[in-house]
Amino acid sequence: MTSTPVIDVEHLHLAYGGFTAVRDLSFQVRPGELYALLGTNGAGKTSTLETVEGHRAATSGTVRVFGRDPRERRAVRPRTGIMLQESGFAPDLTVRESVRLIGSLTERVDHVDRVLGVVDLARQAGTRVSQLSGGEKRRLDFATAVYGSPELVFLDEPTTGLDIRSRDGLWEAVDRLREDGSTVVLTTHYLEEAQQRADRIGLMHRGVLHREGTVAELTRTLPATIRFSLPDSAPEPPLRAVREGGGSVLVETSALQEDLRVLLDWARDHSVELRELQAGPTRLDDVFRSLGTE
Ligand SMILES: Nc1ncnc2c1ncn2[C@@H]1O[C@H](COP(=O)(O)OP(=O)(O)OP(=O)(O)O)[C@@H](O)[C@H]1O
Repeated sequence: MTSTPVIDVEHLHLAYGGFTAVRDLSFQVRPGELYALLGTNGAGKTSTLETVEGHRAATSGTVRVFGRDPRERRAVRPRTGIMLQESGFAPDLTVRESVRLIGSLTERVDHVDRVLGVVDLARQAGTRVSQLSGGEKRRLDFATAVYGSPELVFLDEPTTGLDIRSRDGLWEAVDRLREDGSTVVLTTHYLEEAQQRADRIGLMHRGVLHREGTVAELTRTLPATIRFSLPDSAPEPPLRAVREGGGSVLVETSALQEDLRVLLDWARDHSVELRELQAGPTRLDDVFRSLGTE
């Protein structure tokens, strides 16, 4: 049985004057999923999310969130938390006042101290927003998005500018939200985060959804890779090896294990050291680089 999607976008078109930013975009996000909408710069992710969040009207097509038009604010907004790319906090308010104010607008119930604890900002509760560091402001953005554990959370490039500890803390908080059943929509340019976290990924390029699926589904469309570097004096390697410059060599293969064995046998027979040897399935980066080239 398929459950009713939390987000249902059908044939969405978005135009700015004569420029079409999003073209015939359809995707669904299911309850409890972490869906990552990724894409090249200017692909139309933010425009799409703004429409799904109810901030922008579709030029044509339909968008439903919890089965409703997202511009029906009173029906949809209390059930969603939104972390935008840029925050709009009043600089003179303290951290505690900001969370309390935005929390009260959501109509959800929570404790400000709990939320500040989640994002490790308890110590800055009395600090004015204007005095926060960039990373602290980002965590405050996240705090207001997760206030009252909403059923649906939008995270627009949530970890940009965060150090590794803050990133880990943010993802732990996302994991806890998901354990409680929240659905999460993520955009990020950190592909490894999407690769690790997303249940499904949509890849956009120039306004069009080019591919969609789990990481395994997306990466199995491209060959696996073997990378290593060789000294200039080494003989020509076997397989269809491409020298990429600086001594580094790339082999693309659909028979990873077999070709790796051939390569290792060749290296042993010729007493060649394969420096920085790496072998593995295609990474999301490679799928991303292939966007628009097919
Ligand atoms: N208000 C606007 N008026 C005209 N064009 C716009 C407007 N907003 C966005 N665009 C254009 O629409 C396209 C999609 O922009 P959008 O911000 O949705 O992309 P994005 O995928 O979020 O990009 P990035 O990853 O760079 O943030 C871009 O070419 C952008 O220049």
